[in-house]
Amino acid sequence: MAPERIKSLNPNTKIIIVVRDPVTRAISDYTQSSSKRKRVGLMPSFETMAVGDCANWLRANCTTKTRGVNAGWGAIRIGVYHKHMKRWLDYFPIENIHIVDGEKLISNPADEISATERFLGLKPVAKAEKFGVDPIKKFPCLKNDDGKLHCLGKTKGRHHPDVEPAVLRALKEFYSPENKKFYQMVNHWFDW
Ligand SMILES: Nc1ncnc2c1ncn2[C@@H]1O[C@H](COP(=O)(O)OS(=O)(=O)O)[C@@H](OP(=O)(O)O)[C@H]1O
Repeated sequence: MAPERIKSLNPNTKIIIVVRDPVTRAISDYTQSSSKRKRVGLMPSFETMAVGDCANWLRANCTTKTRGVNAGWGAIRIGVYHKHMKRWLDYFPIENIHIVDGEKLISNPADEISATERFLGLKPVAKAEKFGVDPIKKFPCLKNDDGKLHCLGKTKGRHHPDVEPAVLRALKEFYSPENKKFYQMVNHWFDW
């Protein structure tokens, strides 16, 4: 198991975890898998995967629903953060773990990176003026000394499919108790 093995390498390891609203995370995950899947065949809609019949090749993971959701589908399962977090907290104290808010990493990268620098005890170099915004994707970019933008690759900040509001609501309800467990575990409240 990764936490146990990392602890045996160095018990003082500092761990950085990036989280975002698990509903958005699931849609991002789906966007990534369906972009790969296009090469081998059509991917069912996000709605079918999340709350419907799932996909033939994944049906084993979607045989039972939890609160109406295919909680066994990887894109959903990974967003149940407290289950993953517990495995790390079994081996590392919370002081060794830094949580990065993935949404703020997009909207305010300088602040999120500054907080990470403090956690790592690094010389502070991240400043708001060193970041710009990709004019098309509205995703953060680094500003070179000559003012040119160095933006993230084409798989970052991709367009996500529109998802039926009823499915978004079902997912929000599904994650609500799971998110609360995570907030309590890390003593940090997010607005998801
Ligand atoms: N540096 C930085 N800042 C803000 N957000 C970032 C960053 N790197 C990755 N991401 C977003 O994380 C989502 C998953 O990206 P990954 O690189 O892990 O995976 S992948 O490329 O989709 O396989 C994916 O989210 P979406 O673009 O919203 O789908 C990435 O854009």
